[in-house]
Amino acid sequence: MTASTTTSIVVDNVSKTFRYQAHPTLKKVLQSRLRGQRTSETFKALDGVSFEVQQGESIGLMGLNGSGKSTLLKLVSGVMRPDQGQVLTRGRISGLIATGAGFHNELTGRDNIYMNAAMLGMSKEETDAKFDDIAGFADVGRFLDTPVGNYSSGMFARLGFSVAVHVDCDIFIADEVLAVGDRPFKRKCLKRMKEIRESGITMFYVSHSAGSVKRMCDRAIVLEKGRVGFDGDVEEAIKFLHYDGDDEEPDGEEVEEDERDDALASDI
Ligand SMILES: Nc1ncnc2c1ncn2[C@@H]1O[C@H](COP(=O)(O)OP(=O)(O)OP(=O)(O)O)[C@@H](O)[C@H]1O
Repeated sequence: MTASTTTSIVVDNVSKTFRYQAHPTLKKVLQSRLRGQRTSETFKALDGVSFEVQQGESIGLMGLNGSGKSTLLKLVSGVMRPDQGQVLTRGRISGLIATGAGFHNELTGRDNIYMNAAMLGMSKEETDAKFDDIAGFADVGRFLDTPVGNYSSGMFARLGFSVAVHVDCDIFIADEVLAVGDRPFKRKCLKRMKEIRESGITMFYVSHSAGSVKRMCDRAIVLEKGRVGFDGDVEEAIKFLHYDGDDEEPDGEEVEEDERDDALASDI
């Protein structure tokens, strides 16, 4: 692969294998060991994945549950290494990989903002300067000085997302940001992500919502059992996934959720 000066992310023939314990109990593990049998099995979560992203592109990462999306984001963000292949990124990466990742339950929201910002590469001075904006965006009110162990899952997400969107970055990664958070906060997140996209930052966005990927992204990559099943036009990706027809939806609830996201996305 040849990376030019405008290349933001290179994923070159990347694979990631996880190891599972084959037996549920220690007794069975020991019995298998004594018999010389295998006590663990392996599972390939990513298998020979390759693609390039140019600076400023907004990529929707789609695929069924367990297809490898979060694993791929972890490799791109550097929190995990591939077993095979390489991942190259240009510039500072920010984003929300998993809600509450890197948060310390016993520390207050205020302290966690500083801790999380530092993990994303922000200096104390930078965080001081942006603190009011971060706290304002998270809008957790008087809970700011409460240990985050007492937060609801939505409040956790607000704090993490708020820090992530205030980091000056070149690549922004968002995994299921709309899964938690109430409607006003989702709207605020989508609006902020639209600003991030328009400012020329590369965006990597995982979502099951066809509506928000359509509005947020100019290209989509679909993972299928750890491999790239489709890479290209968003509408085509949605057709590839059969997310385009109501009659394909498994039940009414899912359609409603998608329609809500569509309505939210069209609000911004
Ligand atoms: N740390 C881990 N150890 C073992 N297996 C893992 C680990 N992380 C992920 N997996 C497995 O790898 C596969 C891909 O998981 P991943 O979370 O990347 O999928 P996903 O596409 O993000 O799914 P979802 O849409 O449900 O969030 C799954 O079968 C999962 O069980």
